[in-house]
Amino acid sequence: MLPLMEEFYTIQGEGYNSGKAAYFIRLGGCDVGCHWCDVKESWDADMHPLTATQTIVEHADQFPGKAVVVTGGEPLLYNLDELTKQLKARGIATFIETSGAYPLSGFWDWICLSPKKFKAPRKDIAPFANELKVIVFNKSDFAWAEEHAKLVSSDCKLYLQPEWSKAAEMTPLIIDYVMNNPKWEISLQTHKFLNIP
Ligand SMILES: C[S@@+](CC[C@H](N)C(=O)[O-])C[C@H]1O[C@@H](n2cnc3c(N)ncnc32)[C@H](O)[C@@H]1O
Ligand SMILES: Nc1nc2[nH]cc(C(=O)O)c2c(=O)[nH]1
Ligand code: SF4
Ligand SMILES: [Mg+2]
Repeated sequence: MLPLMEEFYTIQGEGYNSGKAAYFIRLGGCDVGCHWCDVKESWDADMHPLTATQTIVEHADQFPGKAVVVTGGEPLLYNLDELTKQLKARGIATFIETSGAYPLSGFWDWICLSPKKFKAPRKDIAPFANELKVIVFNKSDFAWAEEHAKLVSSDCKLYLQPEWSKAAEMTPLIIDYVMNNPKWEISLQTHKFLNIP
């Protein structure tokens, strides 16, 4: 059983898999406390109904895009071995969005690690990240991004994503940073421009 806040079929808006159809599974519960978090309604796990893993998997399997993004909240608050085992048994690719603040569980085709200053990631998760996506809220986040880039594998994709409310101010700095440090790429929350979930 997992606390399920919402599930929806949409287009992955962020990072490497941006543009791909995917079924989103948003689990409730997070204590990382990002003051700019765009889903604060997810934080209290008790607000979200415990839902059987098999039910979630059956819902995901109704859609033609055979990829699932498990997000939250912080999905790694929960052991995700059973959920991902069942998804993979049905031929569904498994992607996760995580802050890395809790132990890694589950079987993943793509791990997006988005480290937060408010509760730093566990050091043991970085080598498994396929994508490092750092949210840029202010100038100090570039140094935070470089610190984490040292911890990930050499083939990990590196993204800088403007914090939504500060995008007008930070995007020009990100553009400049990427042009000068081309190992980084820009990730935008494209779903917010497309007006989709
Ligand atoms: C809501 S979080 C849930 C997953 C996990 N707790 C995490 O933070 O990675 C999903 C993604 O949205 C990003 N995000 C959250 N609020 C944002 C905002 N205001 N602007 C830009 N990205 C944001 C997070 O960094 C994360 O990559
Ligand atoms: N379309 C879409 N793409 C996303 N990528 C990461 C999201 C998230 O909230 O984890 C998200 C989301 O909420 N919607
Ligand atoms: S870790 Fe993720 S869900 Fe938790 S507060 Fe930060 S952005 Fe929101
Ligand atoms: Mg989102």
